[in-house]
Amino acid sequence: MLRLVDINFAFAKADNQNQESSYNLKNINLEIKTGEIAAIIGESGCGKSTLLNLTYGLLQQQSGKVYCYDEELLGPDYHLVPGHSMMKYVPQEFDLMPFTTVAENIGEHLSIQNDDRVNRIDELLDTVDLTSFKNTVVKNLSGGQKQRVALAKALAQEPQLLLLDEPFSHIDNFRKNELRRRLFAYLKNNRIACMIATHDKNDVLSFTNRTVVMKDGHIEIQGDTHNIYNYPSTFYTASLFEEVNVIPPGYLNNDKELLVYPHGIEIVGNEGVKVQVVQTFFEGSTYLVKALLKDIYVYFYHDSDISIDIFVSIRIIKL
Ligand SMILES: Nc1ncnc2c1ncn2[C@@H]1O[C@H](COP(=O)(O)OP(=O)(O)OP(=O)(O)O)[C@@H](O)[C@H]1O
Repeated sequence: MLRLVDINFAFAKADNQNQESSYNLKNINLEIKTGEIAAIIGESGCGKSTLLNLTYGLLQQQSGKVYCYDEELLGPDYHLVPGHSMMKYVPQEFDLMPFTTVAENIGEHLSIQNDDRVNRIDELLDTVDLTSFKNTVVKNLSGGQKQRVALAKALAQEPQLLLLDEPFSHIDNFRKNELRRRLFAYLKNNRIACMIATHDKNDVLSFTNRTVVMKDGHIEIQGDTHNIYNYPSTFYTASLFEEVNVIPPGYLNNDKELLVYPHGIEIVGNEGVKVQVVQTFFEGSTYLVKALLKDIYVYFYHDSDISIDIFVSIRIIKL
């Protein structure tokens, strides 16, 4: 439904700077299919928000085109009011009416003739788990609650594509898991496509079909989320998901350099390679163990604590 073709974009620079070498978005080619949920991931400052802003029509690219169902979407240079009606955007700084209630904010764009107006507001309140705050004035809500109102308000406008920038950043872990299950189920049931910029690997792994990895303004790699996670092509990509070990050839009976997540290494009997435990970190259901392997540190999980300085044998079970 959405295609970005050969997009280059730079924020305005001083005249003596070479615009091309300092593009904030470089040669972006991206396609989102109807109902597809795509994660945009990458280190801070790599261009995720810029990409969402440009897609929504808030920034004008220097070259390249944006299409929605083969219709070219012209940028803000061509529109008095920026933005495109088929998309809704929930940016990091969300925009609400502070002196009206949660229900009024959500209902702002619903048609007055709509007989289902009340039911629709109730459904959206339930999706973002704010039913009990229906009549609360928005200025009296916490940051996380405001973020949920902003999500419901965007959904109320029935977009075909939802753009989300760190949508759960203000929401506590307790609420986050249930909220994202409800939100992504709502998007799936209503065939709403979504581009979500996030730093949270759980958003990416549990809910997206497609992952776009950005680095320094360009797309480093994109594809099926499971493939990107299971077979990361670079250290950079792997490290966006979790701690990653770079194992040089020969260190763990491997013939070439390998990228291995901590859960890809296990403690075995004497047939493994000996390492010395340096530190352990309690992570709830497991311990993350840091150990010295020759001249490098390796990280792996173990289900119980291990004393410092002890030698254990490890092997790679999974990349
Ligand atoms: N209005 C602006 N004017 C000039 N440069 C900007 C502007 N907004 C962002 N930038 C620069 O563009 C680059 C990309 O910023 P962007 O906000 O898109 O990164 P991001 O990947 O979303 O980061 P984060 O994960 O920290 O939110 C950064 O180098 C940033 O400093």
